[in-house]
Amino acid sequence: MAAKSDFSSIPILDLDLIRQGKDDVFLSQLQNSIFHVGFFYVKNHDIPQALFDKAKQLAEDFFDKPQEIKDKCDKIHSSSFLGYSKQGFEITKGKKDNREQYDFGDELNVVWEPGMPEYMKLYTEYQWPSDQDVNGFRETYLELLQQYKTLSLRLLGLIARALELPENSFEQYFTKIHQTRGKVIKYPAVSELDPKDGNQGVGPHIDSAGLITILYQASDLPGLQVQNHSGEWIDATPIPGTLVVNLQNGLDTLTGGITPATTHRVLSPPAGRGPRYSIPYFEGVRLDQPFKALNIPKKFDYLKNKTVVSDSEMRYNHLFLNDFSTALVSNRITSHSDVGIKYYPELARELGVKQ
Ligand SMILES: O=C(O)CCC(=O)C(=O)O
Ligand SMILES: [Fe+2]
Repeated sequence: MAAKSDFSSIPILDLDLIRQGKDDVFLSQLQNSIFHVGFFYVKNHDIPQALFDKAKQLAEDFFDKPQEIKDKCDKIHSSSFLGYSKQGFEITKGKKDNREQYDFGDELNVVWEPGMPEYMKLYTEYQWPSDQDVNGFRETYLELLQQYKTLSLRLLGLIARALELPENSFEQYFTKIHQTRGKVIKYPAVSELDPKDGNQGVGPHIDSAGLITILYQASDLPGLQVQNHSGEWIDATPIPGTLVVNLQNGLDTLTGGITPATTHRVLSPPAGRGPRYSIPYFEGVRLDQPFKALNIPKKFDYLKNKTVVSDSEMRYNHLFLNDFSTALVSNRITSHSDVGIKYYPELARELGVKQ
């Protein structure tokens, strides 16, 4: 049974309310979403639908290419954990995820040398599909990354206001060099899978790269589910014209649990309706210094220490404030062991990661 205050649907927030000067209405809906759900849909977000349509078309073109073309931009060619990963090469909660994906991020093109911090390896060059293979892929996805970033900063400003903090409160977490990332994912229908692989598109997890995630569900298919605080799975059905926003572990930690990061998963799409595509964006944070928690008004303290049932793996909460860069790299190594073992051998060994 769901607790009385528990959620059974995901709120829909309309950024037009801000445009109309109804900030109070928007902010109170946002408070409800971030205090009690950790997920919300946002509409009138200003990212052109045509850009998403183009990105989806390019995703279909790319994933349909022969394996050797996709392998040219495999993650294994870079220490950044950016690039292509084959189906079954990502592990969540000890099980294979049945999805194929391409991860992209701000191109910082750091040349890593011994003596530099380990996390700087995340900022090295990575491979894109060439324009000969998929014309316009890199340009389109970098444009989308910029659009997502603008929206993300706007939403973080509103989240700060919902916490009764100055609008620019989050800037301290990303003024220096940092990297925002996105990925484009293809989830094959369950009928395409080996029955022994089950129906895990991506296993139960909490996003842990930074502050918030913004997600475009590019197919009209079910699959994304959000775990409420009593442990029930709630469908996040695609709604045309909206994006899904969820809070990451970093935000949860910075607010001392006032804004909990919510567990979610994707089930493989049902047979007969084709694959599901999605394009999430992850707001990253600077990794060069420990984080200071936000100084949130005492009146919100009653929202701390919520009891939340979660099927996700351990959260790295204590590490977010103290040693987030190691937590982040460790998380990547356990998710993508081949890259981890190749570029981070010592840490991979310490973590007991096996190929
Ligand atoms: O594909 C989706 O809808 C969600 C993906 C997701 O949760 C993730 O990659 O962190
Ligand atoms: Fe996620």
